[in-house]
Amino acid sequence: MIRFDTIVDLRRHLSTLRSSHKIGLVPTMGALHEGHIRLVENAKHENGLVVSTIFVNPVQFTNADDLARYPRTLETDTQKLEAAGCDIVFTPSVDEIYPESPTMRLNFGDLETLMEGAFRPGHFNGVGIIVGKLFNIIQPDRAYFGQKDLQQVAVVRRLIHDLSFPIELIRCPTIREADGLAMSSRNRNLSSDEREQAPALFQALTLAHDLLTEGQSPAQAKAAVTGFFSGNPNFRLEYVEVVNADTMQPVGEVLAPGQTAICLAAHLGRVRLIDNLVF
Ligand SMILES: Nc1ncnc2c1ncn2[C@@H]1O[C@H](COP(=O)(O)OP(=O)(O)OP(=O)(O)O)[C@@H](O)[C@H]1O
Ligand SMILES: CC(C)(CO)[C@@H](O)C(=O)[O-]
Ligand code: BAL
Repeated sequence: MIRFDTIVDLRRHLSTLRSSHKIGLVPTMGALHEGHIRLVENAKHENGLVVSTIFVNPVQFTNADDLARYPRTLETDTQKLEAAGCDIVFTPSVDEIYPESPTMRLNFGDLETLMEGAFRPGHFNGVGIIVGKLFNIIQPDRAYFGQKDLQQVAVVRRLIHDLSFPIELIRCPTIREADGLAMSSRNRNLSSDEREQAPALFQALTLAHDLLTEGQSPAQAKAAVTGFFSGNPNFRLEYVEVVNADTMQPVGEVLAPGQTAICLAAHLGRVRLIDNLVF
């Protein structure tokens, strides 16, 4: 595996390989876990060359404390990527990516006013800027994103469509711990007590899923999730929504198989966790 820190060196290297290799891109913010590794493995399976990026993107953080506490484990990350078969890792500094603070504003329409868009205003502008930059720098054939950040997948789909990037977007399944907790870099910030309680997010999603498949309405399923967390003072539920899994628009009934998503976000102590089920 080769590591690059500068855009110019990465571009030069890729220019010699582009004509003979399909390029799969796996963007990350590091603190890698099995969820990231599966993205790399999927990319390896489908492309001649896998490029992973590790960059904690300041412009997508809407909370200074969250950015300061974001886990950084660069050395073990690069070892894990190498073991997973990644060919190239791009680890730029903030100055390399943003010699000046970006002033442009991307607007993803309805996606900005729902769920993550509503509770992290400006977050998707920051995601759009960095993902657009990475698409321009690396020019991958395929880009791999996790279902855990389902609304981010919808944002990237819009970015690809609106800016005509010739890139295939691949959504990869959420990888979970044995107790159901979705793997996430932020799980490292949970205390051991909080870690024991954290599978409640998956339990709440499972409860909603079961109610919906028994014929209850999205409103009833959402009320059940709200009730589930109101009995537990350790959690602060931010939202629970039943939406179209592609558009993220709230739905009044269950859609065709694979089209409905239950999404939620909750604070557990100082850590904010998100999760979803698509069915
Ligand atoms: N459990 C998971 N299963 C599959 N993909 C995942 C999982 N967790 C993260 N990803 C994906 O990995 C990519 C990089 O995500 P990121 O580096 O932000 O990690 P993360 O674990 O989501 O961290 P955090 O949620 O704490 O920011 C994204 O496409 C994300 O959706
Ligand atoms: C896609 C991404 C790497 C952009 O910073 C980030 O939002 C993430 O890790 O999901
Ligand atoms: N995993 C999505 C990136 C973020 O939470 O900022």
